[in-house]
Amino acid sequence: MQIKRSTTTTMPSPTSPPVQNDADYFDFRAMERVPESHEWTGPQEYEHPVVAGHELEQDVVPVVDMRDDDDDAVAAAAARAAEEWGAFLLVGHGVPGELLARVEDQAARLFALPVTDKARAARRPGGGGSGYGVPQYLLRYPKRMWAEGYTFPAAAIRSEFRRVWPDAGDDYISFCAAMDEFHVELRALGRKLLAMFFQALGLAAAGGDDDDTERKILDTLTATMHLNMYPKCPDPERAVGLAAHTDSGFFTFIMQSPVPGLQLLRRRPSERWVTVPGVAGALVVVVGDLFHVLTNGRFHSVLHRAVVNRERDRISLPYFLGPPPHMKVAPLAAAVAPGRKAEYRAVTWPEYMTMRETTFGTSLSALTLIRVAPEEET
Ligand SMILES: C=C1C[C@]23C[C@@]1(O)CC[C@H]2[C@@]12CCC[C@@](C)(C(=O)O1)[C@H]2[C@@H]3C(=O)O
Ligand SMILES: O=C(O)CCC(=O)C(=O)O
Ligand SMILES: [Fe+2]
Repeated sequence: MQIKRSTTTTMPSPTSPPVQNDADYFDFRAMERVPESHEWTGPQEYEHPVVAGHELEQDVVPVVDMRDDDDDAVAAAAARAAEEWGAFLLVGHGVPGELLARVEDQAARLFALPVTDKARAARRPGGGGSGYGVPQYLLRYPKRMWAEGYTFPAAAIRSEFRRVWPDAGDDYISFCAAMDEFHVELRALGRKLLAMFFQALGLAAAGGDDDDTERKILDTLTATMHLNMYPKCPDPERAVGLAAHTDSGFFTFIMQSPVPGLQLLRRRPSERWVTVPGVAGALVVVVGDLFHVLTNGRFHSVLHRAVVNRERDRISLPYFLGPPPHMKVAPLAAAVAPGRKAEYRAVTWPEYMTMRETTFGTSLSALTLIRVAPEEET
């Protein structure tokens, strides 16, 4: 694969799905300045001020500690944070710190491979969205982000990474072992957190049809893993690591290296970006759009983005949890407050993703596309 310098990309039309090209295999380390292709001119939310996330009480990202013996209190704290922030830091979750460090180290090794090795595993049209390179949805933006990415289904780690390491040698074995262990731990944690959310929503006690739905959601939860590498940037003010977005699934665990970069958009009392501190051993939980739908907006998905810095590379590992592709997601009856209506139409995850693509790079929330208009409410 020939490594070329990126040229300016143009916005693809909604009818022709964007595809990666050689220009997307970009050698960030060779760059002494941010080229035009990566010069970020984001929408208006990029003008909001950035705050540190610890100076004023209103900017302190909530921390939920799972070590508390009182399960109801933990569930209530997680639900409060999901309602008020749409995100929180999770500590005391039981995933060993040693494993988190090993996973980060393995991700760093993967990204340090020559571009030609990584490009063997490039995302392919029709490849189900997995592979190395820019996630398909982000190709909708007119500019590229200052990041390398790799997406893979948690259920297919070994087959996916044979593409990078066809000889299945030691590097492959240690990489897959770390990712497998991470998946096993996070899947269990995901189920636990989901059960806690349901408990806080009063679902387990509801005794109605939702009990069945709740069980189905727990039993069929799917996991997609993604690795982000944000190389240090010669001019961080002129580039973005990951454009502002909401996650589309139920919720995401993000393991981030201690280098801060993740920011959450807070709207009240005034619009600002709050930087999530890099807390060793903590996982960030981010509520996604489909959980927003499931809870009829009680838990809200949060706009977030990743910024880059001049001094250090940053790695993050989001673990996306959501429904299986065929499952229709609609507000749970028990989550619709008395006297209120279901505010969203039922939708599958792939249907929602397709609709959402049209909103990337605009200030429109894709949730508005599935919102039931007042005159349609029954
Ligand atoms: C499960 C998924 C979530 C994701 C789309 C995907 O199918 C795999 C890539 C994920 C990612 C990572 C970068 C940001 C994001 C918005 C994107 O374009 O691709 C998320 C997607 C998401 O949460 O919708
Ligand atoms: O890098 C981060 O901390 C955020 C990553 C993220 O939001 C994503 O991949 O969806
Ligand atoms: Fe995200």
